[in-house]
Amino acid sequence: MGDGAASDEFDVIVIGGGPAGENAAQYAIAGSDRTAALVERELVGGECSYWACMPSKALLTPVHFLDRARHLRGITGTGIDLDAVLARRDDFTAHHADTGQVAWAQSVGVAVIRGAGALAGDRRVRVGDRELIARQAVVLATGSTALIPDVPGLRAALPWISRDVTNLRELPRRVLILGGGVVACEAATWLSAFGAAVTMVVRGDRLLGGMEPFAGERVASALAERGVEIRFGAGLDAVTRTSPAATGAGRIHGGPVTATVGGTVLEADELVVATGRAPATAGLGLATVGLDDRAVAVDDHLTAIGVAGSWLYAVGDVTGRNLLTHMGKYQARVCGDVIAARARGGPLDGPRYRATADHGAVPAVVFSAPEVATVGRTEQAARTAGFTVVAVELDISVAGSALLRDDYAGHAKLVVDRSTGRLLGATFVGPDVGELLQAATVAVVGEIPVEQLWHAVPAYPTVSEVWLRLLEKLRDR
Ligand SMILES: Cc1cc2nc3c(=O)[nH]c(=O)nc-3n(C[C@H](O)[C@H](O)[C@H](O)COP(=O)(O)OP(=O)(O)OC[C@H]3O[C@@H](n4cnc5c(N)ncnc54)[C@H](O)[C@@H]3O)c2cc1C
Ligand SMILES: NC(=O)c1ccc[n+]([C@@H]2O[C@H](COP(=O)([O-])OP(=O)(O)OC[C@H]3O[C@@H](n4cnc5c(N)ncnc54)[C@H](O)[C@@H]3O)[C@@H](O)[C@H]2O)c1
Repeated sequence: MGDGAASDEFDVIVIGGGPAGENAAQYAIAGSDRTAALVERELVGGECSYWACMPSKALLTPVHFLDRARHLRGITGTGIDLDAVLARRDDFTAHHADTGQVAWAQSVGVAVIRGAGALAGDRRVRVGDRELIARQAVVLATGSTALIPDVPGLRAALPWISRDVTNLRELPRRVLILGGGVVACEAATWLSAFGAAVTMVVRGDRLLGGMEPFAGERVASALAERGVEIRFGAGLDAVTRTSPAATGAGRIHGGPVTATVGGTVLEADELVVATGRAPATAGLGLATVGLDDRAVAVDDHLTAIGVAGSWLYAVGDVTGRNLLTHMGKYQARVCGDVIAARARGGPLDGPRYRATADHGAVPAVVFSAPEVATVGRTEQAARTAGFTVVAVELDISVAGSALLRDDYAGHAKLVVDRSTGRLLGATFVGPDVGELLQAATVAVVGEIPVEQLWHAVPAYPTVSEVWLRLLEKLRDR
């Protein structure tokens, strides 16, 4: 317990110590003598640090490096040492110890309270047999949990979820992945690179639905080249498994799995369910403040809608807004600033008090090979939102990309509002394109007309030169 953790009264109580909760607590009391408690039932740092972003990216980085090395003439002798990769991954997850995160919380004046928190009415939080009182605000930051669809035999088969696949300890020889979203695409990338035979069962007709169609198409063909079999338009009808066993995260959970997929019977050594997330609201006491167990709806001040008195807030995955660490942390910064401003009795009329980027300016990177980097609206989403758009797209073929690797292949697209000339969205697919994204995000958030972007000259020879090619194409339209 940190200093003050024994107290039962705080100015701000945050339930859930993931990236969003940590930032909300820190920002809400920064530079003041207000007090904050962070209530965490598992590990301070949350899903992202131990089970999601960090381990998955630690598994993918060697895959990207190996790919590049294999396609850069002059480099020899490269391969994956799986044990070393897993050991490095474990270093990135601090071997599931949160000592460092707890020390950080205490260093910024936030008391850490262990246990499951639940609302117990207006400004009250129950943790075990303790009842805490929040003088000013309660922030819900409990994140989300993996969804397991209702398929006969599926739960009984103890399938892997994202926590298992990121905390891989035993590599299954044959893996079935249910889903075609971000978790499925990233996991298929590292599992196949490590040598597993992977089959993806995708109910739609493409991967990464919701993004520009070329993104999913390019990732699908790259996965197919790695030997991944993708069954589109396929559903999981039933599952059976020999001797399911709760062997622990990342270990094979029993004997072979038999899955019926659209009338075909497939056998695998493990089944990974990657079918989305549900807000972690079970047991959170939302009914005590008149809310149901769905995602906690918030306004742009991150204040819970439907609860009087502006004392209840929510940030991160539990809001169902944008299930990304950087967006949860962004909401948390806004939320913390709002709490601090309300404590001072100050106005909330500056841009820092509204999470406007949640609408139409969300950046995201899928760390598959190739990577997919997106911000803002797709062409389809922009049209649906009522914009008249002009869109340009082309293959990324510039001096910078040719230098990056011998087989560089990529594609880029800009979506522009025809009436204002402002960038509404951008999508890049290719090696390392995640690093191209911030320029597009700045242009979208800054509402910079593309005429003005013409004067943002990309350095030669970098992959950013693709901006020049895209702008040249826009001038012709
Ligand atoms: C495999 C995978 C990879 C991902 N990779 C990325 C990525 O590369 N980049 C990215 O931006 N996003 C990524 N995400 C999404 C990212 O993990 C989430 O958006 C992020 O973790 C949400 O942060 P959060 O603080 O809202 O919730 P969480 O990180 O889920 O933290 C919530 C915390 O609340 C605690 N908690 C829950 N209920 C209670 C309770 N009642 N009492 C006390 N404590 C409670 C939990 O134990 C947890 O520690 C990934 C997700 C997955 C599944
Ligand atoms: N690099 C990153 O930033 C990163 C990486 C991983 C996850 N995440 C975040 O985590 C969240 C969860 O990722 P995810 O991949 O689990 O969700 P997702 O929403 O991206 O994909 C879910 C997939 O499962 C399919 N599906 C849903 N229900 C199904 C059912 N009943 N049967 C068959 N298929 C079904 C969907 O069609 C879709 O293909 C995402 O919102 C994502 O933003 C981010």
